[in-house]
Amino acid sequence: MASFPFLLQVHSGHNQVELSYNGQHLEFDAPDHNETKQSSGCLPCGPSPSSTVNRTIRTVDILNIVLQEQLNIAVCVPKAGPRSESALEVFQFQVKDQTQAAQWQANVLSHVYKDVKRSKHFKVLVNPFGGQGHAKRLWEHITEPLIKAAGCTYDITYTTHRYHAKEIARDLNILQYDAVVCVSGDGVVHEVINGLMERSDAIIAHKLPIGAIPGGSGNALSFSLLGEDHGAHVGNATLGVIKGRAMPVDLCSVTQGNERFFSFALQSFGLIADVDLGTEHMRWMGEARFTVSAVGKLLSQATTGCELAYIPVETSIKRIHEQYNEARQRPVVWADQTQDELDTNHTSIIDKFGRATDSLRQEDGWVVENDDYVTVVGAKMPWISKSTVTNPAALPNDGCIDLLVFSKNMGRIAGLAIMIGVETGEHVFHKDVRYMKVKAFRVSPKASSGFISMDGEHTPYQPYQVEAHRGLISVLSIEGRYARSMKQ
Ligand SMILES: Nc1ncnc2c1ncn2[C@@H]1O[C@H](COP(=O)(O)OP(=O)(O)OP(=O)(O)O)[C@@H](O)[C@H]1O
Repeated sequence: MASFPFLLQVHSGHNQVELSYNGQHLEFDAPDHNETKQSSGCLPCGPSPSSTVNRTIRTVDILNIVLQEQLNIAVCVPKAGPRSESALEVFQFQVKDQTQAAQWQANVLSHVYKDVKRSKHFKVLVNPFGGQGHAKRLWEHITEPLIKAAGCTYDITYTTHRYHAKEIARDLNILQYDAVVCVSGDGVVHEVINGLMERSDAIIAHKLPIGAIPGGSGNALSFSLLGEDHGAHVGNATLGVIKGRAMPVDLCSVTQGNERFFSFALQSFGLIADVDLGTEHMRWMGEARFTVSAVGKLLSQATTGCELAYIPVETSIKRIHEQYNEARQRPVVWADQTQDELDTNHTSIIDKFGRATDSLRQEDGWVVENDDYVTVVGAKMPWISKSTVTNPAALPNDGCIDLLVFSKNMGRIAGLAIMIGVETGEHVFHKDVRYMKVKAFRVSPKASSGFISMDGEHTPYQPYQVEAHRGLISVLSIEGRYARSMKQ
């Protein structure tokens, strides 16, 4: 292997340009097209601008280098600021020596994709009705061009009805694909996971990574991967799918009556479920529907009664915060470097703590309470939507569920302070909030009707029990961890 920097002399119009790749960045001087009002890249012909600008492109942003008659370098250009989108830019150069150029291309690409599979093949699912109905446009204008430019291929299906994504995942020829990419909200991801887990070959199928492109209202997975500023950025999310590796993520099994299904993000009861599911008529508002509804509910001091049982792992928020910081210091472990419980000794997933219909076994260490609550939220993801960091200490694969409990006695002022805290995750330090790491929990509602939400999906209003299973699914991620959701 040649040593850094990898250098190549090329031309852009009449200008000689040196391409220099040092393992971290690709650098070159590009004609300043602002001067000639040309839109993008180094165009091969036309009047060359007299001045140049230095372009420095991070390794992660290089999608592909194609050598035909010219050298085309496709880049996902990050845009500054929370509002702007990353976008595709292709730089074109004329090469003097095809052999040298081919060697340079091979050297750079083998480094750019040294840990990540190149030219992935995706099953893409687009929910045209997710969120405010923009998923199709986002796919066509942002994701598809980036995926094509990166040399990836795909089969696409636009979902036509509820459970369509689940049906597809159940029947998918999984060996054909490197990942299922959902251009949707969390509901479609939930369906895909449940479809994969229902298969007779779930022991293999559960390993198929999921890619998340934010096309829904909440987009918990995308915000948790990319953080507050970038969670809604379709370009960044697409880069994560192209350049991401499979990060192991715990999966929760949920039992309810005779049913058993899986939840990857959150299980909510009380206010958060009401806000999620009781605001369908406000869908036109986008994410604002959650805030508007939550403020109304807090002001009316609505509570919901249930028996809440949980098996605690850690109940001190101070200790949980310390453990969160410790976990972030540890090196990332990818799915192909670790074993999950299906790999080791099982052919099926066994719920160690029983089902929602079983009596609680004392030896499991259950703590049981009976009360009225504002909300009870179990989660494996820190964000549930933009500016809503309900469970900020949630980690992808610590084997625990983060349980958030708002007590009934918080007044309106405390309620609003907590609500403001939820925007950044600071609410967990409020005295009226309890936050725990648990192995399992059970909610048995007292009323006969209300909302229970599993990953944003409507679930019967009956007792449910949730248990975490370590690293059972995987999600494409560049960082290999969720975005930082708690301050140090
Ligand atoms: N063509 C369709 N018509 C009606 N419903 C659909 C269609 N395609 C998918 N669905 C259903 O839409 C529901 C919500 O989808 P999705 O999660 O993509 O969006 P969202 O609810 O707006 O976002 P989020 O879950 O992040 O809040 C899912 O239950 C899915 O089954």
